[in-house]
Amino acid sequence: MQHNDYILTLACPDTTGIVYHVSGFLYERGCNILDSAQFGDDQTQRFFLRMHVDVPSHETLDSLRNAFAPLAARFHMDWQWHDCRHKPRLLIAVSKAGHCLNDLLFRWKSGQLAVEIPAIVSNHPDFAPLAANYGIPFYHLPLQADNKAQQEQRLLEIAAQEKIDLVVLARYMQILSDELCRALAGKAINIHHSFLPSFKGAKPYYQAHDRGVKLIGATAHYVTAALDEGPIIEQDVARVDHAMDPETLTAIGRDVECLVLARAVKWHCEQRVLLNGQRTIVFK
Ligand SMILES: Nc1nc2c(c(=O)[nH]1)N[C@@H](CN(C=O)c1ccc(C(=O)N[C@@H](CCC(=O)O)C(=O)O)cc1)CN2
Repeated sequence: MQHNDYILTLACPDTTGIVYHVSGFLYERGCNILDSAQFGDDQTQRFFLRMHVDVPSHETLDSLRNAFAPLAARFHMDWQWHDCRHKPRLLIAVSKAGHCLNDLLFRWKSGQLAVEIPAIVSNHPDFAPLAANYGIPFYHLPLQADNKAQQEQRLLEIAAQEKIDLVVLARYMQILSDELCRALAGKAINIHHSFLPSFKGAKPYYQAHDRGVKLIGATAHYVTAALDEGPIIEQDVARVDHAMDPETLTAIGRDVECLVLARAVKWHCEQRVLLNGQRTIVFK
């Protein structure tokens, strides 16, 4: 019998029998659990589960959802079934620093990132040639003093027309409005070029240099209206020293930013990241 891969993710008040009943549901439908990870949060008394499941090919996303809904309601679950044949569709936004964009495009083109990238947007024209090299439509959406709402509306129109699943702010140096953040809630990841919560804002490497830190880093987080405050998905660091000027810190930081953003985007697209209030659970 033919099978297809799906990912089930869920969160619910913690109690006994959740895994027993979910596994029973899968067994009754001829499904096989390929991988499973779970976490119970003592503080919030919430339970989190991710299952990679082999499902008979006569099942569809709708049939699984319709069948699972009664069990989910019984346990008050927030839940999602994801068809692994669907490649998440990314819109990448960039400003003047292109290292994270370039890194994601190479990982996509070389098959390391199982996604589609139907659009790149920027408030500057700089990376139109790079987008053209990869055959990806590039949208130059310049920002003036009085057009932020229209510019953001155009970004949302592109996201809707391209059926975007995830917006990646790959060093996009404009603060998104509350409205745009609400429209993209849980569907926008930003790479911040510091080890948050240190050095929020636009120039963290200069802040780090002034402070004389010995470690710098990068943080990938979901975008919220509160600048650089969103739930953190991934972080990493690099050692620096007294002899390094801000430009050297910036250069060392670029590599850390690329790695941290690529990991966060990959884990999000593999349904490995679950929100737990202002924090995340990452089933690696
Ligand atoms: N609502 C949010 N928007 C954005 C976030 C976020 O967390 N919430 N992250 C930023 C990225 N970022 C740091 O990672 C950042 C970007 C821009 C600025 C900033 O002060 N920008 C100035 C303009 C700077 C310029 O034009 O170069 C501004 O917008 O007035 C700080 C931090 C992406 N957006």
